[in-house]
Amino acid sequence: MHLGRKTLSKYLIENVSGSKDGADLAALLVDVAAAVKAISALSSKGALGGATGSMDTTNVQGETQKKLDVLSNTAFVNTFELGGLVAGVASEEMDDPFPVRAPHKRGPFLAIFDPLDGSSNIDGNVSVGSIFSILRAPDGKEPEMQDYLKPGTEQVAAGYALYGPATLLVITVGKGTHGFTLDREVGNFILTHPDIQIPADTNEFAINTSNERFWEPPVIRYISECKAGKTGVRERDFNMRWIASMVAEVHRILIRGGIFLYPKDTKEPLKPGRLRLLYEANPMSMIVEQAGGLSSTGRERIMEVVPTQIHQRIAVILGSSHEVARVIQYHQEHDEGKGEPFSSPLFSERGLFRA
Ligand SMILES: O=P(O)(O)OC[C@H]1O[C@](O)(COP(=O)(O)O)[C@@H](O)[C@@H]1O
Ligand SMILES: [Mg+2]
Ligand SMILES: [Mg+2]
Repeated sequence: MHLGRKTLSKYLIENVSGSKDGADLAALLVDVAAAVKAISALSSKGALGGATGSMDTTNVQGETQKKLDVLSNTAFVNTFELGGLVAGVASEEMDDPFPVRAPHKRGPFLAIFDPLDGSSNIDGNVSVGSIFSILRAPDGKEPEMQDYLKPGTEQVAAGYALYGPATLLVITVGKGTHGFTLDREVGNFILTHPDIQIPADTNEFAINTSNERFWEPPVIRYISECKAGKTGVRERDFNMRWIASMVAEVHRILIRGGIFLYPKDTKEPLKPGRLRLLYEANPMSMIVEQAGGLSSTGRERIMEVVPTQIHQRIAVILGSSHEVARVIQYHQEHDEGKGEPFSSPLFSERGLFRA
């Protein structure tokens, strides 16, 4: 063990515990870390832990639940119930929020979380994560639905855990974004990535291009320009990544820059995007903005969107500020009828269907 390393607890004592409800918030983040350690231990055992594979159940969004989705959800709920620091919880894996009645008092916060993100990757032994958002609970009464439906600007803390080759916990309490690595033998989270800054420029984009035919013109324009590389208006080559675990995607962007897009599409017209506002988009937006990046739907800042439903979906474009700003500009130009007209290769001069 290296003495002098800054643990999560020390960081929280120095940076959180002095503010309003700060000691409670610090204790709650220690509870989050405890749940993360439990999920990390479980997921790292793989098939030996009996936690791989699917359940017979679906969640409220119609997705088949993985065993680890359910076990991770239980780890968070049990930890929050025992800790007594939250008055209620909401999760991707639970139809509705429910109040937490601690034995002695009602906690001052609400916790909203995606217990296991990227769970389609578990059986392939690819990185997965957990995402959490902390709001203030209403004073002196049991929380109601409207207490959870707050814009991201009201989050008092947010973060994610990444279960990769190493387990990391990345948090923000509104004072920058900081990353802690789990020292497995000792059981402590150690500050290894203080004050993360996302580079403003990048040559790397992340998007699921199998959805290309469902995208809006501004996104088609942006991605086609990236793909054109040196031969197009960008005059430089881009690289692409897609892990299908938002946590792993965002973490890579925090470390070396990049832009992540899960934009609005017409694949399922009733769903304005794939990702969920309250427990994926909002906490990741706070993390990214606190690290100097931008996070937008393309038309508005995600953290200013007022939620109407607990499992609401939203378009997400986040990461390196210059690239996100460019995509926002393309949306503006398109909406004002000024965008570059997109021409499909199928209909171009030498295309298959030339008029
Ligand atoms: O298969 P797709 O559409 O590329 O989906 C990938 C996206 O879905 C998600 O896995 C959704 O998360 P869950 O596993 O929590 O449902 C994101 O992490 C990721 O960005
Ligand atoms: Mg998710
Ligand atoms: Mg999930």
